[in-house]
Amino acid sequence: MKKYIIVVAGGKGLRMGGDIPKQFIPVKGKPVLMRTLEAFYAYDKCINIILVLPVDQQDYWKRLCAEYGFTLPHRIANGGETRFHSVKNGLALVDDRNSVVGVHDGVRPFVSQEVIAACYAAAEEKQAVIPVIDVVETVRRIEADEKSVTVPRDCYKLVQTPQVFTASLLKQAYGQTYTSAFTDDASVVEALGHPVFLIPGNRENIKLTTPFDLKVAEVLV
Ligand SMILES: Nc1ccn([C@@H]2O[C@H](COP(=O)(O)OP(=O)(O)OP(=O)(O)O)[C@@H](O)[C@H]2O)c(=O)n1
Ligand SMILES: C[C@](O)(CO)[C@H](O)COP(=O)(O)O
Repeated sequence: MKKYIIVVAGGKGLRMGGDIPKQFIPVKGKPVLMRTLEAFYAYDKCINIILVLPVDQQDYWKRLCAEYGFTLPHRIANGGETRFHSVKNGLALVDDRNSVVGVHDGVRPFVSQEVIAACYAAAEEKQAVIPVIDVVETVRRIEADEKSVTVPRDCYKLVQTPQVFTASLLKQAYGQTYTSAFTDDASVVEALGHPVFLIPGNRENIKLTTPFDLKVAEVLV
């Protein structure tokens, strides 16, 4: 089976703020996005890497690659209005015949080799696979009138990427009309009525979302 990974880095990074888009920020001297692409290349040197970037950041990325001597093969697609639209643009470069395709946040550089391998292996049988981790704190639901209530944490999981699917299924799912409930790829596939299979993720696989996460990143490298 042919393997693809769509690495989405088409967002605005509003919660991170700062002058440099978060995917280009160096962590221990190397831009986040290069670390992320390297993780997938280390898993499989034949994987087809599709990087989704805003149009106005693509020249900057190419200059950065030259500066760092970064030569991992990849194709570039244009970022979209939302993550959904960015993934859809990346999917346009995927040949869905006998293929599996993963979607991974460009700002999750610490995904483990074991998790990548497990997601791709399971996708061939299950068709739709996502990594999740346990909730390690008590969870409360906010209710009306300033009330709140503890809920059973075992009923919840935190969702990571890569989310891996047979390419034909993911393309069919992304043919649907966008709704704001589509916060990840699993939610898009489930809207077709297709079940999603959960496997254990790795706790280091954080999404670099706020400046605090960058501090954590520096110790995770
Ligand atoms: N239009 C968008 C929005 C998000 N993403 C990507 O989806 C991933 C997860 O999104 P998030 O961390 O929420 O990134 P942003 O949307 O950029 O962050 P924010 O909501 O703080 O602006 C990121 O790698 C981001 O670049 C994307 O490719 N295209
Ligand atoms: C796809 C995702 O990483 C799963 O946890 C996450 O939903 C993306 O972040 P956002 O804040 O929903 O854009």
